[in-house]
Amino acid sequence: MAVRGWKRIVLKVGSALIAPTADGCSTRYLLSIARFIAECRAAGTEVVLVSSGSVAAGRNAISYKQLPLPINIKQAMAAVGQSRMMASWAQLFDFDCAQILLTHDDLKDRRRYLNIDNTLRTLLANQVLPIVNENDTVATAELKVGDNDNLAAMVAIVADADALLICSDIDGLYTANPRTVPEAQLIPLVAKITAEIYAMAGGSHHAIGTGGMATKIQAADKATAAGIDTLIINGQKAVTFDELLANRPAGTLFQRQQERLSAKKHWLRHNLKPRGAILIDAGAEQALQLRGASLLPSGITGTEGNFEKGDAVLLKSSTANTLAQGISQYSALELGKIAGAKSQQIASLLGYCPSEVAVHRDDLVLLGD
Ligand SMILES: Nc1ncnc2c1ncn2[C@@H]1O[C@H](COP(=O)(O)OP(=O)(O)O)[C@@H](O)[C@H]1O
Ligand SMILES: N[C@@H](CCC(=O)OP(=O)(O)O)C(=O)O
Repeated sequence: MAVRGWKRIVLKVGSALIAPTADGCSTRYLLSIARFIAECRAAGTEVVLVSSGSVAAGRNAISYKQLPLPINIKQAMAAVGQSRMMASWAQLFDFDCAQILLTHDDLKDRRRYLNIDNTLRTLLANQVLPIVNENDTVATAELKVGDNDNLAAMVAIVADADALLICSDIDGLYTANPRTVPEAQLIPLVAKITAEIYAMAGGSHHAIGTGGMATKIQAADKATAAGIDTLIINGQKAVTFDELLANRPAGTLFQRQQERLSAKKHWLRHNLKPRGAILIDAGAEQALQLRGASLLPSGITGTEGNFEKGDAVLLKSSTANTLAQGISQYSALELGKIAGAKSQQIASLLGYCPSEVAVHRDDLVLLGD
């Protein structure tokens, strides 16, 4: 049985856990996190790991001691530390890990967004653990998401996760920063993120960490609005993971604001402007409506408009009824070449095959829904 009924989670691990002394990696806190990841996977819960720590892990290789670190120094440290951080994780698992480095632009650009989505799906289907970080060595300030809390929330939305777990070095959200306000109280449940909640957040006390509580609340805000429960938990304590596995409360839970599926359907239906249409035959119409299937090239009879890969399109029946709206894996030009063909023929017809389906069922909403 999946852990807490979660089919897929995104687990974010902060620098303080990877490199507690901000001076190279340590597995001190990673062991219990790795065990939790392995137990989730064994129980049927897919995991995407968002791991910070490249700057802190590579810090001792670059001789620069002043703080704050300038961006070029951080980039050099990250270049050293990223592979150290990956190696730290990989040694703890007996399954494969995959490195995914993203910038803000990758998540904004519709084609790259689709590629990230497809790659995650393929890795998870092959039991590989995706380990995501910001591509610090190439991202300038303007290109950055800036912190891995917000990055993890965006990844949770792309990956269609049921929950976002943010592991830090503190038990959860307190009424104020407990390092400066000793009487601050832990808040176990946040039903709605208000200005009052934001006002509780203070900064980080680490030399290398980014954002403190403020970015974690922003991340929870993004994820819960998309229907994803968000937890801030203490990744330094093994007991946190025992509680999670035993279905007991841990840390601070930020409750999702709506059902995740309806959030995605709402986004597909209302936030995307269709740039064209794909015309489908009666067999494909049935497969979509009765089996919730993806649209294959074999069911396509034609296209309307000049859309690109990653654009929103309408799916129309042979009688010109609009049945659905979704995101196309191919441009109108490409679909013209593979319409009516079997998925196995895509590579020979186009010379490449980024996807066996034209519109994936996860990226599709029936207009009758
Ligand atoms: N209201 C608050 N509740 C809990 N922690 C807070 C709060 N305000 C500020 N903090 C600080 O945020 C820190 C966690 O953020 P950060 O150092 O960025 O960690 P990470 O590397 O895990 O992202 C805590 O250790 C604490 O010092
Ligand atoms: N991408 C950076 C981490 C940025 C970040 O948000 O750090 P943290 O606040 O420790 O999660 C790195 O790998 O060093």
